[in-house]
Amino acid sequence: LSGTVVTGSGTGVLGDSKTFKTFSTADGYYLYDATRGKGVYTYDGRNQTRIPGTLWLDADNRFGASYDRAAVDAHTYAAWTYDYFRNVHNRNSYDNAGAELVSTVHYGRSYNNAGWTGSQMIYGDGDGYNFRAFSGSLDVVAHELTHAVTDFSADLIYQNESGAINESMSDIFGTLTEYHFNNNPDWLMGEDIYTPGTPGDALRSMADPTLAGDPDHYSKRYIGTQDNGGVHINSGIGNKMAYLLANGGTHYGVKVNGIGNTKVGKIMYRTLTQYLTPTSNYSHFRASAIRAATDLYGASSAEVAAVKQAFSAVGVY
Ligand SMILES: CCC(=O)Oc1c(C)cccc1C(=O)O
Ligand SMILES: [Ca+2]
Ligand SMILES: [Zn+2]
Repeated sequence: LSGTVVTGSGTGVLGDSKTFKTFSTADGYYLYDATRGKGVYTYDGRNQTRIPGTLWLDADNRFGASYDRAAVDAHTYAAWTYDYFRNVHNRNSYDNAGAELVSTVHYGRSYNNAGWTGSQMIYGDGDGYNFRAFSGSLDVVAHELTHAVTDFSADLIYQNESGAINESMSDIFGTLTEYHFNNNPDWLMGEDIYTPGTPGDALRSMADPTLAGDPDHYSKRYIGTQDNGGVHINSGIGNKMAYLLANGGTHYGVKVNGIGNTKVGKIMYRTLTQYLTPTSNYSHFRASAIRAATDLYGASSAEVAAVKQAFSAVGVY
């Protein structure tokens, strides 16, 4: 593509205005951000399931149509998530070598899912009742991109306990990214796109996983074959741990002294990229997080003590 970097503007899924980098060419304006790594590219799936689809092209660099909204948010939030990993963790895209960030929106027909395919992000439009367009939630976009970071680091196998940790890491960095940009932050996942008609609910709660029927203690873990061995269920154990580690609290009689989001981010990033392996289970997650916190803050630090407390509070030793 030959052209120049310009700034486009448009409306997101929630009706909010935002600006983002686009590429001005003789054909018009592409949703291609040439300022981040090897580029952020947003495609139109045209409600088919062929990916990536068509690189998004707009005539006047104003993305105000309702059909544009999912693309505006996928493009903007992928850029924000790139910035979070770059500026906070010094990681240049998911491969730490500036890999292209590719998203396809309008994937499928009323598709109630989002995902990382192994090489790109895909976002359904939702059916309008259970879900709105999935890219409309920053925590969802950052969740999907964190799957890519995980695949290029610990590469946690996506089943059973390693899969639950994989899922929890995506929820953790989805939430930390939402707080980093102060984007109506909370410890809920997908609240912005879940059941548009019901305010206040979410896909999952990290503060209280039991609200979605997920375990908040290792003794209550799901042992079965559904959901790849409960990867979106047993993620509640790691999510509750992270919530307590950041905010503090007493859980099943165990007191945790909170250390704040920034330190949780540093410990979890080092745990994910230096110590976890494809077959790590929750016990190894505990040992890895203690090692990461020890590297960062010292063996006798309050941070290391808090990590031990947080894992003990969810019954992981
Ligand atoms: C919070 C984002 C999320 O959970 O996305 C998924 C959905 C909505 C369905 C199936 C899988 C995923 C995933 O990315 O794990
Ligand atoms: Ca959230
Ligand atoms: Zn996931």
